[in-house]
Amino acid sequence: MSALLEVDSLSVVFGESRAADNVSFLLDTGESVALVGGSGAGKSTVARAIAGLVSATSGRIVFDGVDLTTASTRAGRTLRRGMHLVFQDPYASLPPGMRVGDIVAEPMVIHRIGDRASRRDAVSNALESVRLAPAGDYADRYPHELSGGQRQRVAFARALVTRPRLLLADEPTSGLDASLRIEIVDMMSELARSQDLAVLHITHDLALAARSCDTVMVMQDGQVVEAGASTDVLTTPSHGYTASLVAAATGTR
Ligand SMILES: Nc1ncnc2c1ncn2[C@@H]1O[C@H](COP(=O)(O)OP(=O)(O)OP(=O)(O)O)[C@@H](O)[C@H]1O
Repeated sequence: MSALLEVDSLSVVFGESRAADNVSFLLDTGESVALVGGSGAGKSTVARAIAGLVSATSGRIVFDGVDLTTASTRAGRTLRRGMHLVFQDPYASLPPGMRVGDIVAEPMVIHRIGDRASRRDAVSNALESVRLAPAGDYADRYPHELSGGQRQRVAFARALVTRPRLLLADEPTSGLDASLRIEIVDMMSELARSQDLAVLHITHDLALAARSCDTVMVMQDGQVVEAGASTDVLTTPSHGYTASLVAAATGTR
């Protein structure tokens, strides 16, 4: 059987810059893959191309058996309802004037999914799946009444409410302190298993990536320079750039 997501020789060129250069990987349901690298490596560009926010210059992005780079706009939009992007900044991504329950329900409203009662149930389930429980304690609050970690959990609940099959999480833990970062990535790997989700986790932090994901891909200058099982990449990096990330992550530099 083919993988849920197949990225095959994806390149994204902006003017003179090859932001993503011949990137290939597979991601299946229940799996978490991390895309790790420094600033400007091209990580967000890969996620944005999958989400349809930037166009692929060449290559294929096959989701659920359909190549999104050649599908019609309408078919692409429908298929992309099966994926959701969580951005890095929970302060900026949650509308401050809306209550948590309405924020989480919004994707269902936008896509005209369900009626009032089924949306309320879906919001409760989504909040409880990210351990904001009981949901009734959180649904009526405003974002400023929550901690940073709770706000990021709301962003995940919002992403999960339409039951996507693929979660693209772009630096979801930046701005959070170390213990909260660990809490959020542990929650992501748990969600991947319990909700039958495929997760692409984008991060600068190799140690965090290895903790949360089965597979790690290291990007530099638009290219994947190393990919493998997280423990192998951490213990026996084969590329010099990965070795420098490992040294930074383990404090051995
Ligand atoms: N819309 C755009 N137009 C022009 N250049 C862009 C655009 N988006 C990204 N780039 C360039 O593509 C390269 C890769 O950027 P990208 O944001 O994908 O990197 P990143 O690895 O996610 O970095 P960061 O960790 O800092 O977010 C950078 O040189 C960036 O300036």
